[in-house]
Amino acid sequence: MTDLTKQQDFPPLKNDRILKVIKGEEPDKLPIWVMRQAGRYMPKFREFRKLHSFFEICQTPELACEVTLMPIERFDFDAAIIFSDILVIPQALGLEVEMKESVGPVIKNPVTIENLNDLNTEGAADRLNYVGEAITLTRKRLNGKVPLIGFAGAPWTLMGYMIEGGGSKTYSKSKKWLYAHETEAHRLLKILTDVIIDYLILQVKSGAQLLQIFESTNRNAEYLNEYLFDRFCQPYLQRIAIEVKNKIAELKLDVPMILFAKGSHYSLEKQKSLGYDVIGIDWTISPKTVRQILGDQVVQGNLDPCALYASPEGIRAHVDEMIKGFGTGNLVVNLGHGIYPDMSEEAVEIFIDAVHSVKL
Ligand SMILES: Cc1c2[nH]c(c1CCC(=O)O)Cc1[nH]c(c(CCC(=O)O)c1C)Cc1[nH]c(c(CCC(=O)O)c1C)Cc1[nH]c(c(C)c1CCC(=O)O)C2
Repeated sequence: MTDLTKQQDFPPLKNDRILKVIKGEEPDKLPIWVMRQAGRYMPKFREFRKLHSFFEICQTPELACEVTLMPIERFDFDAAIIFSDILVIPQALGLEVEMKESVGPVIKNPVTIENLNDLNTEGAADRLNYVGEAITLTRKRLNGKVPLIGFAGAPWTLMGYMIEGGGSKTYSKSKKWLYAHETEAHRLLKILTDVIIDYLILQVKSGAQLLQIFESTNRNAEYLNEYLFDRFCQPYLQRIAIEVKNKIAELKLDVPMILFAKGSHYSLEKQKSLGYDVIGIDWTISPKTVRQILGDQVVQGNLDPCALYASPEGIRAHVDEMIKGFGTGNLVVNLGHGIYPDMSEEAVEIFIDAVHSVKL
């Protein structure tokens, strides 16, 4: 498909605040974007969803582009994130995923020990070309306004959904593999890692200017622990960082990588050693503690998504408190997880203004 000439054809970037922070340079203002920024808290998105199903939007570059641009046109965000879902990889491997209203994703044919060999691994990343097309189109339409983030789910997170058949309260089915079927667990994690690497490179070649890896099945620390993280997350996350970065270097591009491993405070120090440029932080750890562990590592986060329910003065106070803890250097501001669907657009405006008003 695409080659690196695509990256050179795009309009020059006007807002490079995030990329500056990652390079260790000082931006004019603190950069901010929000996970799930193109989503149901926007009335315009809700109207759009009445006309199109979730995966129809993901699979139609023109529609995915339109939704990606919605929050960029409405708010003063410093990055766009391509509209898609982490579950497009399981789809490309042959699983049937449906997005059910007020339930979330449901997989009709979850992976079992018995059907593991049936996964359609051959050419899986090629079946995600439509995401590459959406990225190229969006990068053109953005016209250099802000950088475009591409993303993928991490191997363990995808494995969790693929075995559970959707979200889960305990993740006990997928964790069973980690204790009772270790060989098969590693086989599935390797299959996923191979596809994720190819898929991220496809996104880079198509025009993604940053990449984020979502390791968020362990959204509560209780799902995994250090023992399981070391065996079933760390090696695969590390391989992704190394191989994708090597390829990016070969392409003579500079595309930083963000790791967001939600609920994994116990592994923050290890995360720092995996080769990612930015470590995403959820809201359950204080910025001051993060700095004690990670020093001047570039971090992203970590306002509690619920802090946006506070009054305008409250939101500003929480932002100030967070930034006091992190310091103004080496910081990309975000929420500590995705924004909630019932959030008001006014709260988002105040959040952004509070961050952009910080004196550097
Ligand atoms: C676990 C996970 C998924 N998807 C994703 C994750 C990792 C981050 C996290 O932990 O939240 C990542 C994701 N999902 C979506 C994006 C788009 C980009 C963005 O704006 O951040 C991204 C980056 C769109 C989406 N993905 C989903 C929506 C809402 C569904 C809709 O519009 O009907 C959006 C905008 C649905 C989705 N998709 C997924 C779930 C569990 C749900 C249901 C929960 C919910 O409804 O909010 C799987």
